[in-house]
Amino acid sequence: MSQGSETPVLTISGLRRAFGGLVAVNDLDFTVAKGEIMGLLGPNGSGKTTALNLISGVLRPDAGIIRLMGQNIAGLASYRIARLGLARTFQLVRVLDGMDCRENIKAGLAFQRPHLPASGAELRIDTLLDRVGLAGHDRRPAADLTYIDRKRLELARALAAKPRLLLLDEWLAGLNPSELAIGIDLIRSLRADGITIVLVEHVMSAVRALCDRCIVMSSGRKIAEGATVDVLSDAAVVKAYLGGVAADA
Ligand SMILES: Nc1ncnc2c1ncn2[C@@H]1O[C@H](COP(=O)(O)OP(=O)(O)OP(=O)(O)O)[C@@H](O)[C@H]1O
Repeated sequence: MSQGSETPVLTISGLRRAFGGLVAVNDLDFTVAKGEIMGLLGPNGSGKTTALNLISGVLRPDAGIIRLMGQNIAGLASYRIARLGLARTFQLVRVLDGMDCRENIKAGLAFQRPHLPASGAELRIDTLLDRVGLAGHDRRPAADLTYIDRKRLELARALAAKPRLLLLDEWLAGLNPSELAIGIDLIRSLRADGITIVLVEHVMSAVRALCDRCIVMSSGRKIAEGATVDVLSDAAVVKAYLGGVAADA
């Protein structure tokens, strides 16, 4: 999927963030090319979510460069990063419970530039609801949705901003096998639409099915990087990430 000399969608270099004495992300480097799906893997507490929080502006880095389409966004406020074309979902799903599905997606549209006229916005909300499998649920309060539908809504809201880079934090966790298959197809279709994706994921079948390349973190550091099939069979990865158990969960 790499596009040769084209500017990477995301370039991370020397990224660092500590919490007191704990270095959660330590000198992290990687790039993501346009159209790639990159897996960010590692055991619990290895720094994956912190890395996503740094990239999306939820946290400020202590050091390092984060380039989005060539522009350094390290330390920018998250709403500014969103306007530059980055959207994300959260490990603990964040939807606006007091609003219905339509209103939730409308909130995401606020980050799109230029703004859509009202009629265009309503049409786009319908398209997004359909895209994530929530057609017909537009007036349902977010608080009444099932777990998977809350995830779908959060994704629709992220897509509303027409992101060029989408960060998914365990979006496929907790799905049953048929929901997982639908989720994998949906993520693939986003890539087909030209969205570059970084996903933090523990569901290995999904990582295998989706990711062109993977980075593996352990204790804040990158311990492996490469094609998914190579990374998942790397002895250091199997030891650090899976405690010596074969990576076929
Ligand atoms: N706000 C915070 N304050 C203090 N420590 C934090 C904070 N956020 C994360 N940490 C610590 O930083 C380390 C990395 O956490 P992080 O959530 O990034 O790991 P992770 O790889 O995403 O884990 P998981 O797979 O369990 O989500 C952990 O030791 C965690 O306890």
